[in-house]
Amino acid sequence: MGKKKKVRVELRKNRSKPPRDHSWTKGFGEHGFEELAPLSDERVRPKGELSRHRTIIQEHSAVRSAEMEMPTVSMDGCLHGRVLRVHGLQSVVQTLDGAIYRCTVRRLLKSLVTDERSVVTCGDRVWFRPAADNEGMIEVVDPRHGILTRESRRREHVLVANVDQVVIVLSLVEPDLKPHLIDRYLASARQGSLKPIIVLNKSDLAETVPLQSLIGAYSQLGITTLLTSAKTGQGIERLRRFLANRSSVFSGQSGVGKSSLLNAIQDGLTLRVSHVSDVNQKGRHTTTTAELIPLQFGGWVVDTPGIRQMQIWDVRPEEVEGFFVEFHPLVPLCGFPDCMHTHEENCAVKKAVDQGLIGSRRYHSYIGMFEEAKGKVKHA
Ligand SMILES: Nc1nc2c(ncn2[C@@H]2O[C@H](COP(=O)(O)OP(=O)(O)OP(=O)(O)O)[C@@H](O)[C@H]2O)c(=O)[nH]1
Ligand SMILES: [Zn+2]
Repeated sequence: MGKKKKVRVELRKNRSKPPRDHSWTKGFGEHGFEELAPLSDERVRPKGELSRHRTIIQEHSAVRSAEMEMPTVSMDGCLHGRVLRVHGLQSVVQTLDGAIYRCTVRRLLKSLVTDERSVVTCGDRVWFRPAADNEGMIEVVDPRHGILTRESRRREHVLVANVDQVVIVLSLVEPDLKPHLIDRYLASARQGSLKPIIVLNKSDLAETVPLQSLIGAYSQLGITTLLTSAKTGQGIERLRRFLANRSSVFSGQSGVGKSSLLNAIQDGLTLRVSHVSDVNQKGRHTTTTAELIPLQFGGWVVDTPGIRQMQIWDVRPEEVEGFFVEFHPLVPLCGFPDCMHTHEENCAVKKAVDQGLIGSRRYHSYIGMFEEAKGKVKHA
């Protein structure tokens, strides 16, 4: 009897909700979040959409050219470059050979993108038509990958594009290490398709032996975890190696040592950062201007006070399991197809926690994030 009842409940549940798509629940690769398929959520900007600029402008201009005898966008004579920062209507673009151009954006390109604020953003790779006095006109924005976004007036504002990784900085003390924060940062990294690197700073101020299990747990998930001290230089050389030839953004609570680490990595970097803040203050207070800063040993770091904290975490409860990679192989084995791994019987995830196969600290992080997401849905 009991069994029959259960089956019926299950069927009803199945009818009311579409079956869950587990196809994106791919494992971590050697480098952590290697397989970063976009979440099946329309609020997470699908990757395809990022490449629309280029296609749209060319298709659109072809249509317009037929109707209005406008020429199609020709890339002849255009240069390729990377947007270092955007100030109002001007983008500062650097070409491969290091030349700097101040560019405006072609009007047609602007009119085709609904969120005009993100038509060109820091980190974009663009094709622009150079003019006299190192000025230029941006014609095409290349498809974007790894992005950092912020919600602004219910619209997604892309703060930085084409970053590969986020360096999640925590300190062992002052402020104290909060392990549950790591899992939130990791979730945000995954949302933005960024590879995470965990940096535990101020190793000179605390005993590090007790941290080995924490470091081991994240290493097992394929996430690089470094112990550093901006003061003694411990771990700085390793951090440099992870930053080399990649675009990285530093993230973490105030006071954990992000600026100090950046300064230890490369002399003069912090000076540059504070200079950028000065410019911002003179400009618009409301705009958070991110800047791409070249590293002497190759690669870039992005820094701006506005994006040092990871973006507001906004997910539906059923998406939270996706951030816990060690759950992925078990989720299809749960008794109910829409098991939330909280109170349900025959939950493969909970069983794995009982057997010590999944760390209970991670499981509690999951529950915390799940409950928070549920609370948000209720209050929405
Ligand atoms: N002992 C020790 N102190 C450090 C270390 N790293 C940073 N500090 C100190 O921690 C304080 C905060 O460092 P910052 O580099 O300003 O921290 P931040 O993360 O950039 O802070 P915000 O700019 O507020 O986001 C400073 O007094 C630093 O001297 C470290 O590895 N060891
Ligand atoms: Zn379950």
